[in-house]
Amino acid sequence: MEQIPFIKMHGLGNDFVIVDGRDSKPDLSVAALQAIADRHRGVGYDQLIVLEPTTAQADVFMRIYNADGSESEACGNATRCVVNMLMDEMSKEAVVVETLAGLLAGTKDSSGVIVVDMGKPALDWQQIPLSNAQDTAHVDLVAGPLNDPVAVNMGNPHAVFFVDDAEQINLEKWGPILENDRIFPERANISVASKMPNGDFRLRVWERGVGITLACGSAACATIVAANIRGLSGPSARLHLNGGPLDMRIGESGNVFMGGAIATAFRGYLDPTLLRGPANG
Ligand SMILES: N[C@@H](CCC[C@H](N)C(=O)O)C(=O)O
Repeated sequence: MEQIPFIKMHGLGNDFVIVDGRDSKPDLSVAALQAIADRHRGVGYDQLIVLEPTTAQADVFMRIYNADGSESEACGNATRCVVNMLMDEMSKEAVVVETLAGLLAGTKDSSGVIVVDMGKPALDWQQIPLSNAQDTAHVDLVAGPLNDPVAVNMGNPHAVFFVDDAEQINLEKWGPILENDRIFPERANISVASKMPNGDFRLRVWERGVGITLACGSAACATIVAANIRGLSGPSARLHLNGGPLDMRIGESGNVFMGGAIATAFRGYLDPTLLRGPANG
């Protein structure tokens, strides 16, 4: 059976199994994706990334799968990991990654931090998408202590709830309910954010197709956009996720830039038995 090499990377603990499919695309069923995602019987990941050839003005196409086997259009932290990987591999100072959400450019700033341009947010209700016409700056949605979110599409759908204290929200309970609310026909990533006394934000995220993660880059992008819309922040802020800080900036063009730590954890081969799907017992 085929041996598929992978590299395990993470951005602030938001972790990725990255498979290089540029020469030969691996055939990964939903069952295989779920088996590899299993943190006890598989490798464990928030997203599995397949690098594929690109036909656009880019260096690579990045396909993104969530731990439940669903496909996503965008992943900010994985983009930073892939940018770093390809900058080393191609000896380039900047890399363009094509995703279902479009072309994303990344580079290293003067202090060595990988920064990616995550593009412009989409804010029309059809673009989120929502199931009916709504003001996306104040979505008519309530679940327990959470209400009145801002909906933002950063290539993928997000709802950001501003609360007094994000630590106090039972995200394990409300995250899956909101992710699957009928107002989100494609489900949504759910964030709770609170402004800190120094102007930074605390951000906790329930990721669509995954659950609570240590960090979510596109949610951080959605949050700076949402905070700016609500007048809670200027165009820049530091967001503190479970796994650490992300520095966010909305540029003059309206594009959202994100910088923060990434790391390579280990390399290995996918056990061929995982490719058959979840084991019994
Ligand atoms: N971890 C990611 C987001 C991954 C995709 C998300 N779960 C979705 O389904 O849209 C990030 O860093 O942006």
